[in-house]
Amino acid sequence: MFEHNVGAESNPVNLAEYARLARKRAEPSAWDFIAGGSDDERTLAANRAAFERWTLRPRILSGRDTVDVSVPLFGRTLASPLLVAPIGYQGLAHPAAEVATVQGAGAAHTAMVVSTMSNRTLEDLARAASAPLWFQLYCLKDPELTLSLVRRAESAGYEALVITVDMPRMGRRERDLRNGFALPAHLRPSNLLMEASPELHRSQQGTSGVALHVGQLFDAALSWSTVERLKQQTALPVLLKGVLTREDAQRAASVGIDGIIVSNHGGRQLDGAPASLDVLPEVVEGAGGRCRILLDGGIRRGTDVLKARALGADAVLIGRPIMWGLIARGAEGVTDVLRLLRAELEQALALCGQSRWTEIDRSLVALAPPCGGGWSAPEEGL
Ligand SMILES: Cc1cc2nc3c(=O)[nH]c(=O)nc-3n(C[C@H](O)[C@H](O)[C@H](O)COP(=O)(O)O)c2cc1C
Ligand SMILES: CCCCCCC(=O)C(=O)O
Repeated sequence: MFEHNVGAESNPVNLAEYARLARKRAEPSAWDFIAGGSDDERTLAANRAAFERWTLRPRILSGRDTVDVSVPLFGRTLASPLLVAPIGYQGLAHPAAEVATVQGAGAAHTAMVVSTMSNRTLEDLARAASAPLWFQLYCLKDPELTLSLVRRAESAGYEALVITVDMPRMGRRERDLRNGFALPAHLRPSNLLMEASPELHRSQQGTSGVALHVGQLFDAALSWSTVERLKQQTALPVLLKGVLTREDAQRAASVGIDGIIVSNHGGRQLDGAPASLDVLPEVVEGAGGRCRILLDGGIRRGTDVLKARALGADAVLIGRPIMWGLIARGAEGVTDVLRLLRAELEQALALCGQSRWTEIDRSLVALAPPCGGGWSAPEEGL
């Protein structure tokens, strides 16, 4: 394993170094909440392992000396195929919470998906934004409350609605159970105007306050009919986050869903679910060109982004590394993580003899034994 830790304290040069720095600075139970997965964390590990199984097939003497990673998506051109994934409760990572992330993403010209469970209101975040924002929706037991979130996101200028469909209930996150993890009293789910439930803030070993809150609040009977109704109720492009099979991709496309995010929630929900990269080709096939396809889970290097593109992703979302940047350095850290990843992507694209993100195809990758090295921060629980 290649260790490249020099300078990590002062000036991280890659995401693994950000992970190490963040781990040192974070409050331990908050770190476990962010880093952890469910059960045995097999799916969490599988997300990384899947990228290591692919190699790149560089073409030589291309004669190209420019790179263009912009990507047209839902009526606008994004500066890069990187988006900030929805992450709840970012107040655990930094006092400025999602405001810092929005500012950091804006400085890197990167679109961000704001979670229903943000610690700042979606309106405050829209005011702080200088890059496109999408809104991630958790469907709640109360359909009126759910719809009111959609209306607020529309009024505030959010450009797409991402409905997360893989959490009708919360995965068993054993780190949180061990820690008796609960949301600190000063942090609130700010988009929900009602009083937060006391359980969310009650720390008790063997329980997770966050999981109890999900049980009280989320629609455990979430179904296609809810998604279809929401699609009819909004003019925003609608994406489903958490699709992992050909069959569900087919169905999503047939009911007019605009985009699919191939995701296992960063290994935090069903342990034993496949790595998102492994099922990307079948989801692409199921969608049959009718939906745009995005992917998240385990992206830590520019070359990972390229592999996802070669296997059919139009764009990718970055989860935990954004939190590492936020913990380590606030808004500047978020910007730096996104700049590092984009610089790696552009470098890899050029070294593969390619110049445009949109022109990359399946011929760029081959299944092969890992070419050595590998992700250098597995001990961070990622
Ligand atoms: C601390 C944390 C909170 C998350 N909160 C949300 C959320 O509120 N909504 C959502 O759809 N996904 C949420 N996710 C899942 C991410 O959006 C994303 O699917 C996952 O982190 C991607 O994997 P990666 O962390 O390996 O990049 C969360 C993930 C983490 C680590
Ligand atoms: C009470 C809501 C908890 C949602 C937490 C955010 C999330 O999705 C996660 O994976 O954690």
